[in-house]
Amino acid sequence: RRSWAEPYKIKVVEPLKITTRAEREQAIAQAGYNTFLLRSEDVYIDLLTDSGTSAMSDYQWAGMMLGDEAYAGSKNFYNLEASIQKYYGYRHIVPTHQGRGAENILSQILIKPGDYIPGNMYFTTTRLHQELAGGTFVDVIIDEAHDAQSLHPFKGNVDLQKLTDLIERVGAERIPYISVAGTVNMAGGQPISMANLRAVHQLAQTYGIRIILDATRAVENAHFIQQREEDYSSQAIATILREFCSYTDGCTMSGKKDALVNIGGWLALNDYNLYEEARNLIVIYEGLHTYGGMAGRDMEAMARGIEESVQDDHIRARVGQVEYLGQKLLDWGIPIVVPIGGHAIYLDAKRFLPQIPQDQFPAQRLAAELYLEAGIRAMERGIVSAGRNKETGDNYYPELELVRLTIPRRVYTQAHMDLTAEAVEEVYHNRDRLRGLKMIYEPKYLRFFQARFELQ
Ligand SMILES: CC1=C(O)/C(=C\N=C(/Cc2ccc(O)c(F)c2)C(=O)O)C(COP(=O)(O)O)=CN1
Repeated sequence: RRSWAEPYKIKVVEPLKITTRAEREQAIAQAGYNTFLLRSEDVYIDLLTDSGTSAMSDYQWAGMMLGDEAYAGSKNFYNLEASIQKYYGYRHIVPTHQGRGAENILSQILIKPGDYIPGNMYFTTTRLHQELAGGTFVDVIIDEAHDAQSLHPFKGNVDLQKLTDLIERVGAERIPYISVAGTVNMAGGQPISMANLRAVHQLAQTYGIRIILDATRAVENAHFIQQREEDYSSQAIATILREFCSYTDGCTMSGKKDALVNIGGWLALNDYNLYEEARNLIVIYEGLHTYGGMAGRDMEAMARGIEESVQDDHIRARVGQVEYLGQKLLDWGIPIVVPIGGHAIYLDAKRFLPQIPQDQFPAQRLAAELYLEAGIRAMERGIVSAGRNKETGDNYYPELELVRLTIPRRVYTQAHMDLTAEAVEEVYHNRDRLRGLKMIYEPKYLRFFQARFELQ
């Protein structure tokens, strides 16, 4: 059996600095044990996020030189609009600077105070924009998604009974849309199956309720449908993506992930009247409706990034690299979320550090330790990220207490993955001596971005 290698070669590199343990101890202390507050120059392998950190191709960089920086009617906008219509299938496109721009506009035009928004597990910024518009997010994901060790192949699936119960309880008129993510970030980059999304679509149609997709990693989701749903094993990724989106009425999109750009996003809507409302809010929050907070060059890079993202060999290499790292850790008995997700490996901090109670932030501590060990930056995805109940002010205590090792697209080599696995194994070998943290500064919103901690 012949080995398999990346479908690209490297033309430009950015030299990395190797730090000493002493330098890292000072850096993490100054960062309040929060990896978001580290300086990039003090990080060796940056696995904080795949958002905006992927490498662009020569085709995309060439597109940067074709930026039409006209204030209105930029040529690049029409190229971007055509690319989204072709590959995602939606009719009307509103450009935004990134995903949160789309979430802000969507929430304002669709949500009224007292509404309920059912979704397959929360996402931090998505839920906050729903709450700021007066809505309440209700988790309707299948139970298996909250179990790090469940091998369910589509943990992103919606539990149709939970969804029906909510609709019957509050009434369809209090549900402005069903918020479906594919893949599900907080569950471990887990996909929703085509069969389940089709069933959600049928259920929603009987009640006349819209579905809005979070399409941020929908190409990765299409890869899992191709690999795990037998009806799709011989279909191209681009074909699967089009069908997937066809079951929804619109989408929010962070182009900083699948679409291979450093900045960019959009809100897509099939309903013209909703599009008109969204287009009117863009001129308040994002700029004009033909640039949405992006330069012309950014829109061109994203139009070309979309085209590249749906190529079968690209997405197979991308997810293949994540699987390579995850399988190494599984072989060494390191507790991670299974099945291995599309964009990251999620360390199970509950099983990794059982001696640290959840309210002493085990995942936060583990992310800091991995940085101390090898200059590798990961992200806390546990109780700190879960935040507080907006009614009671109490902390949420999520089942999943995770550290996310997020793999940027086309950036790191297999050697970086090998070194990362060895560093995780070293931390695991010495895990018993680790103790908890206490939070000494807590921001009001999305606290995990800027909170500060110190050792217990
Ligand atoms: C599925 C989804 C996302 O993954 C997402 C962003 N993701 C980030 C950045 C980030 C966001 C929120 C955090 O709690 C976080 F710690 C990191 C990430 O690393 O995963 C957005 C929002 O898109 P924007 O980032 O373009 O505005 C919408 N939907």
